[in-house]
Amino acid sequence: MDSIPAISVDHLRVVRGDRIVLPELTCSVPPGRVTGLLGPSGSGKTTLMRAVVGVQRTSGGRITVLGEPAGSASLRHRVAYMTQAASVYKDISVRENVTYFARLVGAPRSRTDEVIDQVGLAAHARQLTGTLSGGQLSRVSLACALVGDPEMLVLDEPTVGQDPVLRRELWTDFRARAAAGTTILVSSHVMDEAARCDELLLLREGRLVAQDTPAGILAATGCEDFDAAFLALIEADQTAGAGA
Ligand SMILES: Nc1ncnc2c1ncn2[C@@H]1O[C@H](COP(=O)(O)OP(=O)(O)OP(=O)(O)O)[C@@H](O)[C@H]1O
Repeated sequence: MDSIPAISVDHLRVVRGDRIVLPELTCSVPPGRVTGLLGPSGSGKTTLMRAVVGVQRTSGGRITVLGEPAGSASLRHRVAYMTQAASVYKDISVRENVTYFARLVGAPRSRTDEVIDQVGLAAHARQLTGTLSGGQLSRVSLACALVGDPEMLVLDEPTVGQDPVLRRELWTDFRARAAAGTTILVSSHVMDEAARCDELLLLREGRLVAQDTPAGILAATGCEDFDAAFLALIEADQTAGAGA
């Protein structure tokens, strides 16, 4: 990688409860690219994202984000985080939620309707957020993350529960943002989304199993699709672990 990473994770250790979730993770995320974070359920994707945005207590190692230690106050407006559970107010309208977040990050009011439109909720702008469907609710969260046009987007399964047309539109938007210089770290369980990333990080049990381009992953495994490629990588890692 010839540019300075947007995210550098160096020997990161995270313990949650009595579980060592990330034993000693080292990886990096390039700037202005879409990096997909993949791995079996419970492999530590959300934990890593939480550490990147500075809301996860860590017990070793270091994370640098846009040149600053993760969680620095100076990163607050530069990095937006969309969690899996929609973190929006249910008792106000969609537009009021997005306007509130716009105000927090100093975004112009005009951006509110633009991002509501981008996430496909224009027809629901005045609807009470608590009456939306699950997929619509998570799009409100996404709109709140997008409204400040941050330098970095950390998105935890942003397309879960969305229909194929919307997923395609959201990915077109992510690609356009990356082309304009935004760094995107996005987790997903949908394997066809892996192909839309520039770079992939595959985790298993809190360890990095592979980091490569989508084409590199397919070439390395000799597989034709990502489902098969990831299964092959996970199984090879499991076998290597069992033999160690
Ligand atoms: N508060 C907690 N206390 C103890 N263990 C936790 C806590 N939160 C998460 N864990 C454990 O940490 C591990 C990693 O969880 P994490 O949510 O990071 O996984 P994930 O890869 O994002 O999973 P998924 O794909 O299902 O969202 C899991 O084994 C989970 O049970």
